[in-house]
Amino acid sequence: MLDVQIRQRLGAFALDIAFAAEERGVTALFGRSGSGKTSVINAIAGLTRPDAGHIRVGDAVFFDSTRRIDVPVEKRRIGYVFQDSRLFPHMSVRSNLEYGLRRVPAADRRIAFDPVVDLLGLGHLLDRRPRGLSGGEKQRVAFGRALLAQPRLLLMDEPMASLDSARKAEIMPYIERLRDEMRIPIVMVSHALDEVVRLATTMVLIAEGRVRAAGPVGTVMGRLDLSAATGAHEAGAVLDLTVERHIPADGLSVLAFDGGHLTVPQIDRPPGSPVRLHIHARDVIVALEPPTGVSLRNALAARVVEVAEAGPSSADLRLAVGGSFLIARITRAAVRELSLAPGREVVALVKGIAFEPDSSGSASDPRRRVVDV
Ligand SMILES: Nc1ncnc2c1ncn2[C@@H]1O[C@H](COP(=O)(O)OP(=O)(O)OP(=O)(O)O)[C@@H](O)[C@H]1O
Repeated sequence: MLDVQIRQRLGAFALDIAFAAEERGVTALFGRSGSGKTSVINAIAGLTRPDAGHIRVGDAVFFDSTRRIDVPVEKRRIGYVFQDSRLFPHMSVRSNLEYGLRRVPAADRRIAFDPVVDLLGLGHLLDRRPRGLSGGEKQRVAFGRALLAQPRLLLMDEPMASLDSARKAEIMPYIERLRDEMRIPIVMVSHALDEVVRLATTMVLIAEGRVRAAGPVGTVMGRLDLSAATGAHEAGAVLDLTVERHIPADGLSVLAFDGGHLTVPQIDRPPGSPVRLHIHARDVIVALEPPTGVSLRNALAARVVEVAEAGPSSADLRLAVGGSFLIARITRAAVRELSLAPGREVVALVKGIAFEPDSSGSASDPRRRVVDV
């Protein structure tokens, strides 16, 4: 378990943070600029010292004010990747990577050079100098250098903020591989919702130095009261599904989750693979009966759980679909006319599904595309 509970005064700013997250996967600290995200990871890294609280990763206690424990930075064994890669310019990629490795006694090296080079696709870059590398390549080297220092925990502060959308699409699959193939907890700071939706296991929403919500991404994103904090125009739920089968003749794939099935344009992943979809509230409508004679393919049995105002004429519905949630943004007039209230059984119709380019990198357009299915 990653267990962080800290209070810290930074000039006029008060940080008062508490969250716990699974060690497995990526914990994303998400929030507006100035909300306190970097201050939290600086405290985890040991770069600053909280006034009170504790910071634990599994069995390791980095900080505990009541027990007077404050492990110095270099003893915490934390890898830190910054927005700019901060490579040594006079050293080759190989030497930059070896720098991480050399700082750890041979007996303590669990993560070896070659697998990291393979994982991050760095083989053809080893003899180059950082100056000639693209932003995405530099970041991959920075991930490698951090990993080879055998960290107990990897911290990433906006690792994609200096990359354009094409470079960002290129590097996300590598972060996914890091997440899925290395057993190292990752804490990532981000203010980009698409990154969080794509990469995070646990989402910690921070506002004004405090945690507004923390939990699995689908749970946090499915809460109506947080849509303003996550960016109202992007309100929408996150579903975790599995590829069930492909229908090549129609160019479609069928995805399954605990609330039923969704049909989407064919995706390039084998049956059984996990897929996460961000389904925007404005792409979901509701009907009282299963519709006939419409082109929409995705209709799911749902129950209204919550109704909340979303604007002068609009409302958000939180819909339970199996054990998952969808959000639908509809007009307040429709809420009234269809008597939509908690408990009401409805059919959720998904008009479009926002895809991030898949991890095979096969999507030609690196930006999110919405497809009608
Ligand atoms: N040492 C310090 N002294 C005074 N104020 C500080 C100090 N460190 C941070 N702050 C203030 O604390 C607030 C939170 O800063 P922090 O960098 O943690 O936010 P952030 O969420 O990471 O923002 P961004 O996304 O812009 O990097 C800011 O208002 C910042 O000015």
